[in-house]
Amino acid sequence: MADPILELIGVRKSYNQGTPVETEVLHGIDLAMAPGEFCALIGPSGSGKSTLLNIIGLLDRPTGGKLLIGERDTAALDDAGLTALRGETIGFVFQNHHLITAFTALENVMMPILVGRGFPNGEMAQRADRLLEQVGLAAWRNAKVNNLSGGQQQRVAIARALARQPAIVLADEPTGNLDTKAAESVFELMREINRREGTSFLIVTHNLSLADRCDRTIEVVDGKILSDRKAAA
Ligand SMILES: Nc1ncnc2c1ncn2[C@@H]1O[C@H](COP(=O)(O)OP(=O)(O)OP(=O)(O)O)[C@@H](O)[C@H]1O
Repeated sequence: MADPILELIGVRKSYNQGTPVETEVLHGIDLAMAPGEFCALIGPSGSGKSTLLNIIGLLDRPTGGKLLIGERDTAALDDAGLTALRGETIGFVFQNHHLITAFTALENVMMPILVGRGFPNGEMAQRADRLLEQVGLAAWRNAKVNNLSGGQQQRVAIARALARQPAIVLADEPTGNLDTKAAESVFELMREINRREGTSFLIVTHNLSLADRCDRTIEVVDGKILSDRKAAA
């Protein structure tokens, strides 16, 4: 494998650590992802997929084991360091898009660019416009997000996730609330971005036919990786 973009070594997660009712939900996860991989994360409800995604996304810390992003051991970082690393390397897409519905599509996509301060002022709107074009929503740039369809809202969320050129996009059931046609088109959009830009994706899904079309399918059951299969080339 090329140098991994992320690596988990024996990652564990307990809730209420140190209390009489401590529950461990991840029991030692070993996982590495290479640049450009397009992976599905599947498993029954409650198996630990979202917990794992939150740890990889630096939204939550493991209670055991190691998480490396690139070659950096994230345990050495304080909260500000984690926030900075998250902003530079990771984009998120959630089932319920988490967009600011009173803002326009363009404003939503510009948000992480503004927070990141990585682009000169004049280039921010240009970059956001380019991203909206990429997701097929150029004509909707000034539309308020709550006037868009569910599929269009997920496209805005994908554009927003890409705003700071992340190495990886973590998507938690991005097609879960969409009808079959919109789900297909959102999935194809992520695939296309992966192929064109080389952005890695890790997609939590209950849709096994979509998972079958990923390069790799990681199955989590009861807080452990039960199987990790690559698609035939
Ligand atoms: N903040 C928390 N405190 C205590 N337990 C939690 C917390 N978050 C999750 N859990 C527990 O951890 C386990 C794994 O939950 P998680 O949401 O990661 O599963 P999942 O595979 O994503 O499920 P789903 O497919 O339903 O979204 C569950 O038993 C859940 O109740």
